[in-house]
Amino acid sequence: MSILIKNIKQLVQVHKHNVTIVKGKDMKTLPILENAYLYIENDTIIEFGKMEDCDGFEPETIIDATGKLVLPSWCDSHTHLVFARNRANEFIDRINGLSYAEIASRGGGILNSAKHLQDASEQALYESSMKRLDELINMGTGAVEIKTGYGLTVESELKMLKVIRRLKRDSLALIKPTLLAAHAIPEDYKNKKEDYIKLIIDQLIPKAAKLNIANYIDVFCEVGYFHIEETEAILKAGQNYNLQPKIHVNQFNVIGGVALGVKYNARSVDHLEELDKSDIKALKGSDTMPVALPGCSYFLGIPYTPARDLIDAGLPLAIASDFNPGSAPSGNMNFIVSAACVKLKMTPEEAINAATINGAYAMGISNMYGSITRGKKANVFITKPLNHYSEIPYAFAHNPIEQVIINGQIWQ
Ligand SMILES: N=CN[C@@H](CCC(=O)O)C(=O)O
Ligand SMILES: [Zn+2]
Repeated sequence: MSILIKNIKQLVQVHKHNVTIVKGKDMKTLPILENAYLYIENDTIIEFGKMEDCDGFEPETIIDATGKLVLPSWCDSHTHLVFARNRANEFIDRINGLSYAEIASRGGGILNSAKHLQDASEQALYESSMKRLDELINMGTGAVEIKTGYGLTVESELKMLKVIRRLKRDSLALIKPTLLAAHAIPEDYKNKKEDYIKLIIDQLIPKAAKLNIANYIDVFCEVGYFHIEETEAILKAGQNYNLQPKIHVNQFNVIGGVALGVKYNARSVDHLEELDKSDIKALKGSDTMPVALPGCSYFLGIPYTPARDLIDAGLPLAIASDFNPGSAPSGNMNFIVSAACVKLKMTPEEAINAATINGAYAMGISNMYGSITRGKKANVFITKPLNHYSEIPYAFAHNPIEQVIINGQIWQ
C-alpha cells in the first residue's frame, strides 16, 4: 500500500531529524512545510517535501489535500478507557453541589466503576472499549496509553490487562498498557490497606509480569488513596519486574509524589493541578515528562496545571485526555489542545508539541510516533479546509478532522 498526499496547505510538525522530546522555549517552535506532499509506503513515512519537488512517485492512492493541513496523529498518553459503565449520575450529583471526594466517600467514584467492571465479562469490556478506541481514532488519536484500575482484585485487574492486550492486537492504534491496581482501596480492604498493597506487590505485579502484559506501573499518589511510602513500595516492586512508573500525582494535594516519581525514573508524572517550586526543582534535569490533563480540570472544576511555570522553567510538557468515566468522560484530543491554549495559556505551537512529540515521549514511543519524520509510523490526519493550524484550538469543540491515516491505512 502506498499513499501520496499532495497539495498540502501546511504539513505540520515536520522534522528532518528524529526529535523525541521538546522542552521549554523550544516548545514555541512548530516546524511546518507549506504547499507540501507526504509519501507513505505500508506503515511508514517515506518522504515529504515541497510540491515543486514532488516527482517520481507511483503511489497506489493519491489524496489531494488542497486547502487542508496534515498533522501527525495525537498521542494520548493517559487514559482509562476500559470501563463497564458511565457515571453520569455522579455528574448530576456534582452539579447539585457534591465534590469528587464526597461522591467517592459515599461509595461512588472509582469503587463504583470497580463494582460494575468486576461483574462485566472480558468480551463485553473488549467490545465497549474497542468502540471508544475507534471513536478516538476518528478524532485523530493514533497512539493511546490505557490503564487498569477499575478491577481492584487480582482477577479483575488481569481481566482489564487482557482486554487491553486484545485491543492492542486488534486495533490499528498503538496501545501502551499500564497497571494501576493502586487506584483506590477496595471496599474489602477498607481497614487493611496494607493487605491490598501486599496483594499488588506479591501477586498482581508478578502475575502481570509473567504474562508480559503491561509496560508501566501507576499509583494514585494522593491523600485518601496511596501516600508516599505506599507509593514507593509499589514503584519498587514494579521496578523489580521492569515496569516503569507513570504516576498520578498532585491532583488535589502536594505530598511529594513528583520527587518520588523522579527518584524512580518515572516516564511521566501526571495531573499536577497543584504544583509547588520543589516539584519544578525535582523535575529539572530529569527524564520524567510532566503531563497536564485539562479535561479533568474542566470537568471537575479544579485548578488547571500551571503549564507556564513548567515550560518557562525550561521543562517539557505533554497533554493528555485522562479519558475516564469519573473525572474526564471525553477522549477528544482536539478539545484538549484547545483547552491547553485557552486555560493553560499555552500557544498553539506548545499545545501541538505537547499533544504529539511529548505525548509520544510520555508513552516511550517518540522514536517512532509524534512527528512527520522519515522512517516514523504513518499515523497522520488530514483536516477539513483550514488556513492555519492555530484554527484547530481556536474553533474549540468543532471537529477539524476530515480523514485519518493510521498505521499507513486509510481509516473509514
Ligand atoms: N484521579 C484518579 N484517577 C482518574 C479518575 C478516575 C475516576 O474517577 O474514575 C483520573 O486520573 O482523573
Ligand atoms: Zn488518570
